[in-house]
Amino acid sequence: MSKVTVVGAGNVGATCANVLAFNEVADEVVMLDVKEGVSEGKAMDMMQTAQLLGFDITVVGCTNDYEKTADSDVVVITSGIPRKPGMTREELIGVNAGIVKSVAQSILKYSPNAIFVVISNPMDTMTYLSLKSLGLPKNRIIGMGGALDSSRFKYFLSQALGCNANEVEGMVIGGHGDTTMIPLARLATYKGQPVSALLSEEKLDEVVAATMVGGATLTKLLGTSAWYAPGAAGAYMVESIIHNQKKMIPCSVYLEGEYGESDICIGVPVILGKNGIEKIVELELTADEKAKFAASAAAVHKTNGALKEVGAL
Ligand SMILES: NC(=O)c1ccc[n+]([C@@H]2O[C@H](COP(=O)([O-])OP(=O)(O)OC[C@H]3O[C@@H](n4cnc5c(N)ncnc54)[C@H](O)[C@@H]3O)[C@@H](O)[C@H]2O)c1
Ligand SMILES: O=C(O)C[C@H](O)C(=O)O
Repeated sequence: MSKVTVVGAGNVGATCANVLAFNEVADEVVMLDVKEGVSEGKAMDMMQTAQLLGFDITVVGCTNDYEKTADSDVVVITSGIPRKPGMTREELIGVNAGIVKSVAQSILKYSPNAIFVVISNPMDTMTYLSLKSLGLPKNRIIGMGGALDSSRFKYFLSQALGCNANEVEGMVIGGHGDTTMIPLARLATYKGQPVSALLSEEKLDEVVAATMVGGATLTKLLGTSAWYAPGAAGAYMVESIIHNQKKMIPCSVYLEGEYGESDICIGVPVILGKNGIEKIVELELTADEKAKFAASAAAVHKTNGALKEVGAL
């Protein structure tokens, strides 16, 4: 029996639960929210698609009842407020730090062995806060950003190349922020061919820029932040953990010297399997990429510093 809990049954959490159910990733998916009845209603709605979509797992909803989350293998944290157009993710720290910390602590009481996937923003800092406040080994606290940003990168590359996004490879590392993420254009390929040989430098720069502000662009269009790809990206990570797929996915993880950084959670490629982070993969970066990574890490450190100011650490 495998069990996954998703905390926060809003746009991202409900989408994540829905993808987990549709793909039958776990035997049971629990959604928990503070809003009375919302998780229960969404769970019932999803269960009424089971016959139509042909899945055979159980989705349960509950209002703040942590007992129902007991013995989860993986817990996805999406609780918190999303940004509005014109805001940065970092501006959410004051509200979201308190929510994420209390949710993570309540979850741990009932699921002492769970692996945590943190989605709430500012995600790198919320991942760091979860790690520091729970005191768990670093392989069990994983932030979702790179899976989404890399999928957006592949989407924009496929648009520029006029090809199928499934045939493009590419990865985004660094912080999950409008100015901190680093799409690794040098390593991106289309069917094994470097995209740098297929697109002009100018076009490639445009793709990189569009990827970096991908979340802000959608927030402007939607009036709140995106959810389909974020929810699917969370489910993609959970699947690699629950099914021990050992996929290489850029995730926000605690570094202790890797990439020249310490005491920080930031996006780097990792192997995700049944133990959570099975391995941190150290890419050979160019001097320019190293400089961008160092600048990204400095910005994330600065946001982490605000955790003290808001009384979360
Ligand atoms: N890391 C990423 O790539 C990524 C992508 C998209 C969104 N996000 C972030 O995810 C978060 C959720 O976004 P959303 O669009 O789903 O927002 P939303 O408002 O649709 O949903 C958030 C839900 O959290 C619930 N909630 C609030 N406090 C809670 C608590 N203490 N316990 C349980 N539930 C609680 C709310 O009731 C709400 O239903 C935001 O912080 C957003 O910025 C991150
Ligand atoms: O853009 C946001 O604020 C939400 C999320 O981080 C995203 O990238 O979609």
